[in-house]
Amino acid sequence: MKILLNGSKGRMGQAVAAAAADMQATISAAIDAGDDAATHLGACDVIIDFSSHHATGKLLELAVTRRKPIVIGTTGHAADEKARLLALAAQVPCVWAGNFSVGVNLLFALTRRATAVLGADYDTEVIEMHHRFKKDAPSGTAARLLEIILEERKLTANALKHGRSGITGERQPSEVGVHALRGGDVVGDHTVLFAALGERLELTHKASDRGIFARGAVRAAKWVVSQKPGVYDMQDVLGLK
Ligand SMILES: NC(=O)C1=CN([C@@H]2O[C@H](COP(=O)(O)OP(=O)(O)OC[C@H]3O[C@@H](n4cnc5c(N)ncnc54)[C@H](OP(=O)(O)O)[C@@H]3O)[C@@H](O)[C@H]2O)C=CC1
Ligand SMILES: O=C(O)C1=N[C@H](C(=O)O)C[C@H](O)C1
Repeated sequence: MKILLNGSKGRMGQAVAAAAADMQATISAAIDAGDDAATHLGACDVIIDFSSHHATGKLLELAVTRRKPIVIGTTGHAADEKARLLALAAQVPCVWAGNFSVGVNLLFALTRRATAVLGADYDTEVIEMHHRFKKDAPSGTAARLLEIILEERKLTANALKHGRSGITGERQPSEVGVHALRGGDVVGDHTVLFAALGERLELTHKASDRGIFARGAVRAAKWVVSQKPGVYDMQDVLGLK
């Protein structure tokens, strides 16, 4: 399998190149900002993107025009931007995932179950921590965890409380707190906290090596090349649905 890798010089780009070498896949083109993806598309079977949210639209337009499957790991898209991009992505086989690790995809399922069982009696907060170089907040993984919690609780994005400051008043049961910590070289920690009077449940995932995301992305690329057009996530790839 031949991969066009966008964002190749970045932390994830380098991890994907290493994973591909271990997984019998070839990087046919390694590109970054300023390179023209169009000139390299003919030689690839699939595109993998870990770059910047600015890059996703152009890359997806090329994928659709040239009918190339694509794996998108880039995060940080605004909600309206993502809605527009998803319509484009649906025209080709596309795996779009804010996190490619097996453990986090299990965390998604556990969060759905815990939210359904515990409900509004348990104050729910999402806490994430990443390295000092990360450009977007909250993380794509936290955004997906929040989507799951809002879906299960039948709440809208108005329920989200990003950090707290000042005289906030007592916490309301409908609030879902979001806290993004940044520092050092933390690869990616996510906790979903459910707190009631008398007990507290915390679901935590800690990534310590970007290889888990990179191997997941290459696995997704191998899977997506034989799929029909449509937007899939890592749960589809892992057969968790
Ligand atoms: N889904 C998942 O499992 C994971 C997702 N991510 C996400 O992947 C993305 C990249 O993360 P990371 O590798 O740490 O970031 P880096 O900043 O280390 O790397 C990003 C790379 O993309 C390049 N780039 C920037 N803009 C463009 C553009 N317009 N076109 C092509 N290339 C561009 C950068 O080049 P330059 O430095 O010259 O700007 C750099 O080489 C982030 O959105 C992050 O959240 C990260 C880990 C796991
Ligand atoms: O930027 C990162 O590093 C990471 N980004 C992804 C995210 O935003 O959720 C996944 C992982 O946590 C690492």
